[in-house]
Amino acid sequence: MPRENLRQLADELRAEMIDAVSVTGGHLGAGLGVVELTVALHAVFDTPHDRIIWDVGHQAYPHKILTGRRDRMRTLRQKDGLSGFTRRAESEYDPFGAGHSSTSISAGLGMAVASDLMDKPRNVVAVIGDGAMSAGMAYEAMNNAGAMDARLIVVLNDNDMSIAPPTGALRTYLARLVSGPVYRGTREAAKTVVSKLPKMLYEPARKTEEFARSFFTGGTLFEELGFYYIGPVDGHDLENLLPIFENVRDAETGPILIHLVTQKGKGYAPAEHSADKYHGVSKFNVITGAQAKAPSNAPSYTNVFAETLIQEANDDPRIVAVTAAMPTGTGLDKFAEVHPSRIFDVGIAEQHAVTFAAGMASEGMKPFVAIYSTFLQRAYDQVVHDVAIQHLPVRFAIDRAGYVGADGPTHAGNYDAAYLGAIPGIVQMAAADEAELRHMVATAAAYDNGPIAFRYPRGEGMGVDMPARGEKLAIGKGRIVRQGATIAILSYGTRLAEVLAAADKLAALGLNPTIADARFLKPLDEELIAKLATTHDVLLTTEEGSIGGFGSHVATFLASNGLLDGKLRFRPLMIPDRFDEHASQSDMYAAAGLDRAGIVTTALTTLGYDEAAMAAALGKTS
Ligand SMILES: Cc1ncc(C[n+]2csc(CCOP(=O)(O)OP(=O)(O)O)c2C)c(N)n1
Ligand SMILES: CC(=O)[C@@H](O)[C@H](O)COP(=O)(O)O
Ligand SMILES: [Mg+2]
Repeated sequence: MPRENLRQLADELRAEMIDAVSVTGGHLGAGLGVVELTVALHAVFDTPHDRIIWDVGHQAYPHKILTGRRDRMRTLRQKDGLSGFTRRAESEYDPFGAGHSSTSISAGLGMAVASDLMDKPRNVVAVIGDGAMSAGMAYEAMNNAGAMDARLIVVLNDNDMSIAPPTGALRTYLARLVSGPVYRGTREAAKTVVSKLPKMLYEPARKTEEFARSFFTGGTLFEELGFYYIGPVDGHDLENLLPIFENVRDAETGPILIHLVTQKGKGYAPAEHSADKYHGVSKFNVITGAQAKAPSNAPSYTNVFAETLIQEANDDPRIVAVTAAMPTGTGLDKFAEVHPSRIFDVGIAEQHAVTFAAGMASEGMKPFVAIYSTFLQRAYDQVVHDVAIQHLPVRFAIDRAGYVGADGPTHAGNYDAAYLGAIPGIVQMAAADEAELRHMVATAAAYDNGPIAFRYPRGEGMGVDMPARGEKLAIGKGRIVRQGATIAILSYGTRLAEVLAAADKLAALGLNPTIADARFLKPLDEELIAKLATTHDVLLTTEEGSIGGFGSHVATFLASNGLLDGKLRFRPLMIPDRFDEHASQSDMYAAAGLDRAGIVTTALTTLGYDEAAMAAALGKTS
């Protein structure tokens, strides 16, 4: 496409993306900030032979539109629709999947080395944001790339935003670069970057004085890691982007880092003027930018957590809160308003967040690490090695537990019960509703005898009556919610609402199930479980977790204590051992057999009903 048309293409691409996301919701701000970058990359590089890797992948909507998926953009993040991130299975233009941040340089280096070893010359470009650049994994990759002198191009997309404003010394460093002479200078200064590039890149001794002089913009951090540093350059200026990418494309050099300065939300006023730059949006009115608000009949679990932690912190100065770049998502932005000196946003650095909290706990503080289940996966060794072995009282407020819906398999919070449950000495709780969550925050605040974790899902509560303050729960004790006979259903987490609805259905069939809320995975309420097992014919467990979680622990207890040797029929209901594609949370639980219909079916099947008997029985009650 002639260069003069690329500007028009960028304008049309931006408009198309705004229109599509206004219909679907999703990540908007990041994609708006990389429209020109996306156009320039695809104009200069021979994709898909040349690889472009988008870090996190939430900014890849323009990339998707340009690579044959424009007609499907309005299926974004919906059942059977496009993923909200890059997916190998979705397109040959997506060489690597994403969703979690800071993986692009590692993956890109792997592709560059493979390309060399397989004698398949190609360019590999990793596009990584300033937020994602705050994660240790990015430095592990650059450290390795620099030493290998690999043929890798890293584009640092610096918009001075993470989800919230970025934190840490890197932000200050990048800001200094951007306020330096090259970027703040005249266009001539920018042209210097372009005109001298060929010589600099072909100069065998790249540390020549000339290079240092003409490009000494302070990119020292990256240069010392073995990268050519180019920039900072206006990431919306196609006139400069195109020749820079062409020069870099054709240069035979070691790893290169191109520092682009962009604006998150660029080109859409409501996003540009919003504090979060419309990072994640629901459906919205394109004209006004007003986002659709789903009618809420109950507070969100996140807000209940934040409000309760503020209550507890008001009474206990030792309580502090830690987030890994997710202050709004975890509700800690509200905590920060009340206790600004006791909140720590460490950037996208989950490993550091956990061991930082462990350090505070070792000195007598009460740290709450508020973190999505899926992102806690990044810090598993820190939980084992720095917290549990030392038995330090770190509190883990695990948000987005279970299916998260539109973000799909990369963000599923399905595994924390299993991966924490394997670690000795950690108390694990799951809230059945928002009132229980308030009690669990209070329980965690009071518990100083080692690590304690409580999990709760994305979304709104059940609309139950809320206690003014949380009460300390007896550690390791569950509760009977409905006394019956024959069938017992032991629920861990918010499936309890579906279990109670299933109980009503079973009661209409003349069955009178006992329902219990386990509250604790560790320590299990062994007395309660043994009682249910010895006084009922059927015992089911339900949970928002995978194999290895609550049901597996109950099965182990039952089997180890001979409670499966007699007449008891035990069935653990859990998230199936597979990756589930994005859909609505309710659709995903229904497909997993964890909604009321699935629970009823399992109960009747376990009682011996065949399909005909079940249809007859259920037919009578419908
Ligand atoms: C390991 C991990 N932690 C947290 C997140 C949540 N998250 C998604 S995007 C984002 C901010 C990314 O900032 P940046 O890389 O600068 O991209 P931008 O949105 O500014 O384009 C965060 C923290 C994540 N995806 N992965
Ligand atoms: C891209 C990313 O990882 C985050 O933006 C995540 O999608 C936020 O999830 P919630 O919408 O559940 O806060
Ligand atoms: Mg950013």
